[in-house]
Amino acid sequence: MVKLISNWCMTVKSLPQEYVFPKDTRPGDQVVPNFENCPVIDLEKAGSDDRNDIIQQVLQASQDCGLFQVINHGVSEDMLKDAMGVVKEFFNMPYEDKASLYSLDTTKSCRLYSSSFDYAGETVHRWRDVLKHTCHPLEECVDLWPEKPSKYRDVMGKYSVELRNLSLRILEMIREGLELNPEYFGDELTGAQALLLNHYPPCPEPSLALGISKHSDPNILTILYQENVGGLQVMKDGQWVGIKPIPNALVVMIGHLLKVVSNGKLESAEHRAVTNAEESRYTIGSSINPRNKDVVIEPAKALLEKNDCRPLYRAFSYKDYHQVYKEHRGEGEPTLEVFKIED
Ligand SMILES: O=C(O)CCC(=O)C(=O)O
Ligand SMILES: [Fe+2]
Repeated sequence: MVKLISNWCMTVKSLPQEYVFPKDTRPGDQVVPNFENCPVIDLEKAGSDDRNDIIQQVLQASQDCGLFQVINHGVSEDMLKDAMGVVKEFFNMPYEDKASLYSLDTTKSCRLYSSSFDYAGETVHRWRDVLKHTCHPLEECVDLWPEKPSKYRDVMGKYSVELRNLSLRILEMIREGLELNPEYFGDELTGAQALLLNHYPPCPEPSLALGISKHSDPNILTILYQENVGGLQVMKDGQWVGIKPIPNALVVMIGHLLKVVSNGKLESAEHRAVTNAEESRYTIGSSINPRNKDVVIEPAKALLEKNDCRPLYRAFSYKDYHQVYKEHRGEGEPTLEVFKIED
């Protein structure tokens, strides 16, 4: 099948074989319940006398679920609407207007592709098209972004700056809660950011397909906007549960690297995205990453000393992590197992 799913999906009535997941990993026909107790944290109070309470909520949610939703987070409704509008406009342009961005070269800092980062190597394709690009520092990346729609650079530039600020605010709460030194989440660990725009076109057989298979995010922190079409599911107590969209809320996910920094105190949610037959689903992910590949990721020493505990993970470079992540094709926990210190 050629390039983007959206180029051909309307012409097929059944799911092409290359998109059919094995029985044990496909969603199947079972109805997945919503995650009723998914923590929803009101960030409005984070600047008041209740700050400590909010910090505890963030830590507790990160510990229990590795994921939570935030409301009153400071990103305006208009900003969310504008960003989602421009993302939909982008994916709905004729292919010729997007063709120059299409690439299988994973080293490109702005590229449009389909499925996962490893289309050629994967055994099953995922039902999604993606535009991924770096976005910080903005002036170093923006010239590589799509020129069409004409508002793209302006709107997504503002969106990425706001999402970066929000990510750093949340990381600051985590830092305070874990009692790490004030510089801990400095440029080394958080100096890079990428936007991932996901498009999941209507799928002829959603029970056999996945938009994204089970994984944990290979980063420090992700903030995802999923508007009003559900599809994100998280593994909770051995079961898949759905993250029901809340108007204007954002989903925060703890990445693998933050799990290691916290010496396993914070969880990194294993999640996936399912598709549906009726309508396209669009999501916007903002990912906070270390600035360079040589940075050392390890359990924070201050945390180990304070709690008088041994490190659960050995120190590794971000580069080594990426290598292992690729070898495991993005699978969730097996990636981190490689860096675990045995008892
Ligand atoms: O679109 C979604 O619901 C999930 C996206 C995601 O997990 C990712 O891009 O890493
Ligand atoms: Fe993810």
